[in-house]
Amino acid sequence: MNYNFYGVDTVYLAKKYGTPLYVMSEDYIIERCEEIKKDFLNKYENTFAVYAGKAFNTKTMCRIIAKEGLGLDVVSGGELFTALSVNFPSQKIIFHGNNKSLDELTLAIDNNVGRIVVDNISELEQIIELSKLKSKITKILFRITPGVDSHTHSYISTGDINSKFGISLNEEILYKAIKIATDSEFINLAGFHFHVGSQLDNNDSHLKATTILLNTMQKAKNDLNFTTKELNVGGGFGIKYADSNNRKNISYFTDAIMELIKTGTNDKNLDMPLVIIEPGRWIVGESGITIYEIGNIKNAPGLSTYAGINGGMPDNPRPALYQAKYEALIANKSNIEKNEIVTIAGKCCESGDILIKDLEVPQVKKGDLLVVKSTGAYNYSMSNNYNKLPIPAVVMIKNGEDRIIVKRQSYEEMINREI
Ligand SMILES: Cc1ncc(COP(=O)(O)O)c(C=O)c1O
Ligand SMILES: N[C@@H](CCCC[NH3+])C(=O)O
Repeated sequence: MNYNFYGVDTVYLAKKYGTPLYVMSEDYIIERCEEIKKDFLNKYENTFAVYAGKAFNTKTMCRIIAKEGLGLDVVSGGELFTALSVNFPSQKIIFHGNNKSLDELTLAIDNNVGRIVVDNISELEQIIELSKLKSKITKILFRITPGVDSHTHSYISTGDINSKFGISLNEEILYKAIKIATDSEFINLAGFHFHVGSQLDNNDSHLKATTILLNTMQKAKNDLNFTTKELNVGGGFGIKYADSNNRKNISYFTDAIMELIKTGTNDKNLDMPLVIIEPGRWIVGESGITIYEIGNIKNAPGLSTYAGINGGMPDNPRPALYQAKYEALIANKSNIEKNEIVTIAGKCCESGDILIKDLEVPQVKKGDLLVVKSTGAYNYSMSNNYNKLPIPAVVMIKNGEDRIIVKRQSYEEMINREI
């Protein structure tokens, strides 16, 4: 029996579009957006949810998010340009990044993005200058380094005290930033943002960081008479991979955060701010699979059996970068007993290009199709042309129907920028 993904036979998809192939379910993405609306946006007043596009940002994805009514987090001119190209409502865009260029800030301000998250004082000064030049008032949030460790891979932990992201909680630095912003007639400092890390399966670090920010809000009010109107608690909510628990409902994170902010602001006599969340992976991660074809198989007595696939670290750098663990199966043998252990090897000239170590499979042979699960986030968006492998196509499934949303890159497209 063939493996069926959201009503579509994956073997049929592989034949129709070729492999490697990213396949995503729009039904799944919409389900997550609806869950956010029901259990966060409609449940609590004065809330806003943005999808963190770094997980998967394409024109189609921007259209889906716009249709669902969520906002969008972008982190570069390229992501912003993609959103603007499909008329994503710019007021619902939040622009992040620790080193935005002048061109990127100009693009954002010219297009009236809703909020720019300011990462440091030198960026603040640049935004003031630009806003003055354009005679515009720019709404900003300060990204704060809350000094909280999160239980995730160090490369995707972002809230610790020595992080490259954000303005330090050191009073001298933060107060200086607040004063510069509030003194400027071209800036509307709405509040604060933190993002503690990614692929978190519990709410500990969000709650710790929220508690820290509530104290900051109180001190800023007492010492500088600054009222925090917005608090953006970031994203980072985890999903199911081979080595992690099942994805938790959004309310597991948001109910606890909202409760803490409500009681905290009440106890401290602060106004309840607009609360913003920014999930990326949680919305798209499990919506995606990748289909590969198995090629050569290397066997040696007493040693690993390697099954080579026609992709690898260029289409999914996560195992090599973060030792990420994926679940996978053989699409054309999905109901056959598993009696073999193979290691799935990518095709790059790197010993580290191993997608999955010791995967239990039915007996595999050349031409079988491998489906790797939970590849919707940070796969296509992190793909590259290492070893000059073309970037795979992306197919979207909705109501059992498949359509191409990103064409497969050709060799010509890969080299046509080269002189
Ligand atoms: C500022 C910010 N917001 C949101 C996200 C989204 O993260 P995730 O995909 O883990 O939800 C990230 C990335 O970790 C981020 O840096
Ligand atoms: N690229 C990382 C997530 C980065 C999150 C952005 N701050 C991953 O694949 O897990």
